[in-house]
Amino acid sequence: MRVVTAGEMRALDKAAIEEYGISGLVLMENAGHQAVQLVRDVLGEVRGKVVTIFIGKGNNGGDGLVMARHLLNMGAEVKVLSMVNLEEISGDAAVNLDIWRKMEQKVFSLHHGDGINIVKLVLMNTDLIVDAIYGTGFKGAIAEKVGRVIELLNGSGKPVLAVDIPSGLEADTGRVNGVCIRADYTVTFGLPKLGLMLEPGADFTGKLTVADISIPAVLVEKIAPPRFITTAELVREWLPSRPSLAHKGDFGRVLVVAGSRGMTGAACLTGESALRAGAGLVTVAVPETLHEIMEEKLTEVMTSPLPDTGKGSLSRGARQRILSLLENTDVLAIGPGLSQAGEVVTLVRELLPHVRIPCVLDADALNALAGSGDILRKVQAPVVITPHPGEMGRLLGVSPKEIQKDRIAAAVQASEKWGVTALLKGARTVIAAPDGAIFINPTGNPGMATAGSGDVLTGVVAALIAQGMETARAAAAGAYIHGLAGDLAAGEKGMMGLVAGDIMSALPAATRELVQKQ
Ligand SMILES: NC(=O)C1=CN([C@@H]2O[C@H](COP(=O)(O)OP(=O)(O)OC[C@H]3O[C@@H](n4cnc5c(N)ncnc54)[C@H](O)[C@@H]3O)[C@@H](O)[C@H]2O)[C@@H](O)CC1
Ligand SMILES: [K+]
Repeated sequence: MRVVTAGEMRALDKAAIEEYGISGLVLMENAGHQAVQLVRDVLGEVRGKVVTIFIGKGNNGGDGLVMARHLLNMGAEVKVLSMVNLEEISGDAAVNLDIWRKMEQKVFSLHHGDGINIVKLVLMNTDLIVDAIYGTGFKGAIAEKVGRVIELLNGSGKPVLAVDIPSGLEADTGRVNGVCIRADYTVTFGLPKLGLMLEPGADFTGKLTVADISIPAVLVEKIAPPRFITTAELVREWLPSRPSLAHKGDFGRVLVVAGSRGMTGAACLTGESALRAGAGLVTVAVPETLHEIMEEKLTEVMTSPLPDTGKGSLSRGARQRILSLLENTDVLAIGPGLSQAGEVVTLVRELLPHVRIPCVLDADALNALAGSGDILRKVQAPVVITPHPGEMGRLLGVSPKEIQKDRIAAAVQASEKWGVTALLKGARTVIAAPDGAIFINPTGNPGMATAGSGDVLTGVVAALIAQGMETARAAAAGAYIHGLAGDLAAGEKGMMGLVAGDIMSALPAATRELVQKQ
């Protein structure tokens, strides 16, 4: 599903109105009507329930007034409170205000007098709060007076349903400048807005529903940019099928180059995760002084010793041996736990220009390229890089804080600069593909911020490429499956004690869940 900015949604609304003749009032009617469907889902029976709707002066308030009308018709007791003088309401919203008044209903303006006490009183006797104060037209920060009301709503203990976007949230960035509605449910219209997907916005959104307001699909295809939220449906569509006569060779061979003394676990997690994510054959190649330990630790995964400096890390001379192993390999995954020893850095830099198969670069393989990202261009096959904000910062020569300020921009910059698929880890992993497509990942939880979690992801992405998935899709699907496995594992064990091995163990359940919903 595509994700849009406020400006892109406005352009879609405008084109629907001007080019297709679907009037703004029709769009508003559809929006309000769809939002009422969600109210019914939340409250069950609407008749006899008290719904309090807070409106602003824009079209978001207009949606709230449409909801008020339908809910009243259904037998609910509806209270409408306006944050502005009613004279300030104009356009389509004013049409709906007019209808509401003709139905002999009132709107109480909080603009004058002792608004706060009235809000307190009203909230005592309400079953649901509807936030139709600000939508995509909101910018900057909430004014103090409105802020005090929002704080009351947030603290009321009553369920809050946000219309289109929680008021106070910036639709394009997900940023909150001060006060913001903390919604239990958000019903967004047409397409999800970027700010609902990015942190901290996603945290204020609650359960998100995307409602169709009849924007023509062909129009969306034509003018909305290729920025997507990865969905289960999309991943399912991409997942390779498993024919009954399949042979392990059909699912590809992965070579994992990873590990150093003290970090053999990284190599194991990557290799085993690749198998758990469906790769046919996986070989983990490690510094030879660690090889025996790996043979003991791993059962299904094959191992291969590589030239060692004698200190438990790879020597520069490992290049030839790796290249000969690659002759029998479909995907190279390199980096987890390699260490930042000088010879490792040289090895990675000298190896990459000779690689002719798709590769996934993570952790110390990326650290080895700090300040020399241009080497990525020399790989003669598609590349996926999987940095966390620190590694991305080192690659691009900026601070992690700078990366976090605009995560999408950072991923796009890396992708464009080096022609790679850039997967930027962190809450809401972002994937930028060389063809310009962007994927935002919705799965995962804070419990996954644990040692080795990234090694699991590297193995999953490599495994999906090995099974024939195009690299950018493999990155997006890999992030989705990894996050889903983390969610399933957290559901069982809680977030606090979650370790990377739990995520790995939940990979089969995650892919099973995806496939079974087919
Ligand atoms: N035809 C359309 O464009 C449709 C719009 N729809 C709804 O309309 C919304 C967008 O409507 P609008 O563009 O009228 O804007 P909003 O309803 O989001 O209202 C924003 C209003 O608040 C003002 N404002 C912005 N930042 C402020 C701040 N920091 N403090 C105080 N006031 C501030 C703006 O000037 C504007 O008047 C959508 O979110 C959606 O809910 C839907 O009805 C569907 C159709
Ligand atoms: K809102």
